[in-house]
Amino acid sequence: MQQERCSSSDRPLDPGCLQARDAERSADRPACAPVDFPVAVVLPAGGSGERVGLPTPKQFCTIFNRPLISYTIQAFERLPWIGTVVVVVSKENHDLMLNIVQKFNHTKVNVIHGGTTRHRSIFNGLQAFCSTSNSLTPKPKVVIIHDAVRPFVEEDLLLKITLAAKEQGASGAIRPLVSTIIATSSEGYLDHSLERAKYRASEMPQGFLYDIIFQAYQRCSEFDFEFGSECLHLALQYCGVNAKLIEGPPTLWKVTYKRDLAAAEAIIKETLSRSACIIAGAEAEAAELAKTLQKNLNMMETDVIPCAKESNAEYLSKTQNFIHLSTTGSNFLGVLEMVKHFEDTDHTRLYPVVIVWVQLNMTKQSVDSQKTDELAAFRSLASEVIQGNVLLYGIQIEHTKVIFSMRYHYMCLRDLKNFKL
Ligand SMILES: Nc1ccn([C@@H]2O[C@H](COP(=O)(O)OP(=O)(O)OP(=O)(O)O)[C@@H](O)[C@H]2O)c(=O)n1
Ligand SMILES: O=P(O)(O)OC[C@@H](O)[C@@H](O)[C@@H](O)CO
Repeated sequence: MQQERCSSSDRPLDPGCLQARDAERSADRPACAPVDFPVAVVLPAGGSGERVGLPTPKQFCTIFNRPLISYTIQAFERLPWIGTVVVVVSKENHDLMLNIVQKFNHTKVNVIHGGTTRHRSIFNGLQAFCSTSNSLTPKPKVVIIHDAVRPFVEEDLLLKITLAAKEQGASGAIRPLVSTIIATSSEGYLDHSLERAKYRASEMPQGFLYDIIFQAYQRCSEFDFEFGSECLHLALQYCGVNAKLIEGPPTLWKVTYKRDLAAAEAIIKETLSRSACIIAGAEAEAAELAKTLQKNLNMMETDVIPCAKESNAEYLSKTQNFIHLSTTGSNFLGVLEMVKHFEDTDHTRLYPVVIVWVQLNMTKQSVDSQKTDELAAFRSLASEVIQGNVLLYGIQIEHTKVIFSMRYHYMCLRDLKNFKL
């Protein structure tokens, strides 16, 4: 079977950073100005997330077994021009954060303690670059400040924010207002409303020349620390620097309420399900089924890449979803080879891998009892690989009709009952 090249648009876009799409855009537009100066990040994550109403602070709530903050960190870590990411957490969450850093191999992260308010946490984060004793966090030219609970941030916007901060001293992402802003009287009546078209919602990321925002925090009042919520205001008020405002995409929103966690999960799931790789052996039946699958899956707007060899590392790195087709008599050695590849390449560290093994039984006889031991072996493999974040499903296709082999399907599903993929 002719292998088709994987284009970057086939690649599952890592949630929080539409990197591949940006790469494609930048491929056909003049290369954006290089970031030839040090850039660091401060992620305030020291809050308790009361408005979500869960015992776990929202930044540590998991989506597909991975804390929300890990998606945000990765959206920055994956960019080569980003240096240190200072994550600011409360003292009681320090060890939890260190475990997340270790489990998800966040190599650029430096964890420090936050304060009682967001501004205090951000200032603590900025001070991490000053302590001469800590060479791990050299002082940057530009610092990006971004709420840890805003996991969807694209490289395109980060570049614009960073370059604008370098030129203007400060920059911030904005979004159109959805509701009109009104002022209330002390008796709780309408005092006046603002002309919505003249106003924008201030979002994150925001960028600053490090010296500007550090100086602003050194000069700001206790009232700012206690009740303020806008870093751009501090730069203007205390350093006379007027931030450049840059409109960002709708995905910039902050996870604030429980519904926002569900929305974030839906976006991550949709992004992860956007592509799949079909691996069909040389048999004609398998190749035929691959073609049918490709036609149908494409109708679901899923990019499908037919591959000839399950050991083709180039394809195995391009998606998280695999359909492995094999005919009667063949065992699932090919699946074992894929699982070993994923273990060796740490491919499941950040996102689960889904493998659907489809066995075509082309003989006229239905599956005989000897298959029972194969089913048992498959089931124990499914139970084993789930520990490594690989979700294994099996489907049997008998002769001319496609039926789910409930035993395969049931056994795998039973072992994967905790997953929502
Ligand atoms: N003392 C604080 C308070 C908030 N934050 C962080 O600032 C970001 C935006 O704040 P917000 O959405 O208000 O988070 P919480 O304060 O946790 O939410 P809530 O007000 O519902 O408790 C979050 O990443 C939060 O962890 C922080 O670092 N330190
Ligand atoms: O006020 P909260 O702590 O909920 O969230 C902080 C937001 O206000 C802030 O992220 C943006 O408005 C940009 O400053």
